[in-house]
Amino acid sequence: MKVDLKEVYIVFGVSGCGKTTLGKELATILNIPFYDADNFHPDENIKKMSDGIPLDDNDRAPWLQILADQIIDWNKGKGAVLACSALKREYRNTLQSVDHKYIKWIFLEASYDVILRRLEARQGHFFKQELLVSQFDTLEKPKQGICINVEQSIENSITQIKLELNISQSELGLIGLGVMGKSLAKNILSRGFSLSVYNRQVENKEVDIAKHFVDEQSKDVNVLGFDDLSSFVNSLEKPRTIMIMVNAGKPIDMVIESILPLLSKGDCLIDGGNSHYKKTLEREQLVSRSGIHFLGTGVSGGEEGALKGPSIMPGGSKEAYIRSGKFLEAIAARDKNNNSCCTYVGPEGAGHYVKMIHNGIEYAEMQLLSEIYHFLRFYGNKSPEQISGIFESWRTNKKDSFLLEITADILRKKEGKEFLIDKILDKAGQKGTGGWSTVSALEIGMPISTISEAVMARNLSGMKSEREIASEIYNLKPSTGIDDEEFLNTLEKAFYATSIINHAIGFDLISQASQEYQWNLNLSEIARIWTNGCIIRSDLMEQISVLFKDSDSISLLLFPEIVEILKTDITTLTDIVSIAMRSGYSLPVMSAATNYFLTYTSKQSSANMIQAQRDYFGAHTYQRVDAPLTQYFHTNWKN
Ligand SMILES: NC(=O)C1=CN([C@@H]2O[C@H](COP(=O)(O)OP(=O)(O)OC[C@H]3O[C@@H](n4cnc5c(N)ncnc54)[C@H](OP(=O)(O)O)[C@@H]3O)[C@@H](O)[C@H]2O)C=CC1
Ligand SMILES: O=C(CO)[C@H](O)[C@H](O)COP(=O)(O)O
Repeated sequence: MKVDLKEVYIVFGVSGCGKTTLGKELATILNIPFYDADNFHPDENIKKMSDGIPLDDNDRAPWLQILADQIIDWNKGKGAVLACSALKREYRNTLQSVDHKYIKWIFLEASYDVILRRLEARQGHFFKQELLVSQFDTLEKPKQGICINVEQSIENSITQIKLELNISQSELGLIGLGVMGKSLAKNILSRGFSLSVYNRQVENKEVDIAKHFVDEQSKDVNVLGFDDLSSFVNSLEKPRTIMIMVNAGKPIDMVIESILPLLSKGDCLIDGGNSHYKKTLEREQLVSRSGIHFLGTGVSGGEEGALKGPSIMPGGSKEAYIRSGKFLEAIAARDKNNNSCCTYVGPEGAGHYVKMIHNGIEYAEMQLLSEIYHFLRFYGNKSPEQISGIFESWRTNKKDSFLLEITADILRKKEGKEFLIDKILDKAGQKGTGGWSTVSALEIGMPISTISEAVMARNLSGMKSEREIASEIYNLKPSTGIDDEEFLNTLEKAFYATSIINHAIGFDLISQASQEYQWNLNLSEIARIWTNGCIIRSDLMEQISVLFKDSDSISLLLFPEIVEILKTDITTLTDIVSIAMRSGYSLPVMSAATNYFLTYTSKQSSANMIQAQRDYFGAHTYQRVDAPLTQYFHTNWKN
């Protein structure tokens, strides 16, 4: 059987030259074991040394032979880094026990004075100079191998070793091996990139995560694992590209703070978490002061998407994207024309903004499906399995979406004889992006009724114990009703109408933010990168990306193709909402969509009364329908 032979690196030089420190660092970066030659002395030598008797060459011979045998084993195993003084040529000849090409000699060179100063400083007292003199007397400087001047930093020494030995460095680094990080790392490796991964160590809880990850990967991938940030950084090709997949908020700031001093000008950090777009701008400004690029990047697709190809929304400087975007484009999902579902979104926090609205749309789509499930379950008296069947039929009716697919799946899942959905507490969690979308809409004065209503529905669901008390007190009895084919057709159309309105709301907000922040966002491209890989991928998204290609200066609701659908189907939505309300069921997102649409399409709204009221109590003035809009009026309402 052919054995895959590995290199053994021997770091040598006089006492105090830094063999152990440099050797350990090199071993960490190469992800191979480190050995200290002093740990291989035979018992007789150990005894002599502990009795203070110096070793002679006769004593050293068996020790060097033990090391030579070890080197043969390491060469056949994982390779190794050995720190050994190896001062004489003769000693080195003994250690050369395998083919020359597998032993890399790294000599640490220093003057007598430098080592003396180091040893004195290390020991905190005067060092026995005779010992050092004898080391320098014995030393026969090598004629071959690498020579490292120990007065330079460890980082520079490592760089020199890598360059001279042609040790390849990873093309990409990834920090954070949680749910998303692990899957993205596997994705990156599956595309043939070399990768270094880092995960923090949390004592007694999270240890050796990166090393375990490396051990779990197949041998043919090029991956190195680190729990030391500096070694991780040193293992990367310059200029470095580092993707950070840690929790949004404090953790990302902590990572940036600790990595920044280790980076060099021109390196690029990619924050792939769900960070707030305003914080992204601040972080970009902070790191750019050190000449570091920053890409605030939305990643969508959950664990599976990250593994197989997510939708990726990078924002930041164009220069940063030109440097590092190629990695993101390579690992992203593909659209139906085989183009990457990753595109440069825009400057500053534009990438994270777009991801935030993606999640806002996601919140409303999830709530929409949840309220329809609930309505069918209790008003329609249907089993989860029957509802799953209904959703499956909608999927084949050009209304397919990832969320519809997984909802149909969820409804079939059983635990024993019971449906798992019935066992899940009706209290929704959230990490913030839906709420942030709502805040952004408020800040720029946009209506995002479906999205904010979905956030409120989650908030209301969280008031579980109060809801239980209120339900006892009011004791309302929601009724059951008909669920014939016509009803189900109506519900399907109402579902689709709501989904269209929700998407229109989301894209309108993106469009408005683009103007507000001068980001020049391309709605068609955004829709295109959402056609695959992400959580809101759907048949509708495919259609939206085509529609916005013609024009993205009008709302989705004004495209003739959409008008044709909603003109007829809006009545299905109003019917369903009114049936539900009359029967005692809430449909937060469907009713928000109805209200939005009816207001959006009405020439005459109720806001004339609001203006009159404002003027009445606060002299806020109003404009008139029969006067130029530049004129404002105030009335003394009491007389
Ligand atoms: N899960 C999902 O479906 C999606 C998540 N996202 C976003 O991606 C990011 C990561 O999410 P996910 O992988 O799910 O999260 P996980 O909780 O699974 O993983 C978080 C990772 O961050 C690390 N971490 C946490 N705090 C720190 C810190 N202070 N310093 C260094 N590392 C830290 C964790 O390390 P340790 O293991 O030591 O705790 C872990 O590796 C988040 O911003 C999330 O919102 C985006 C799209 C989808
Ligand atoms: O970004 C995501 C999907 O696109 C994440 O799964 C996110 O966690 C979802 O948001 P929340 O946890 O608030 O429901």
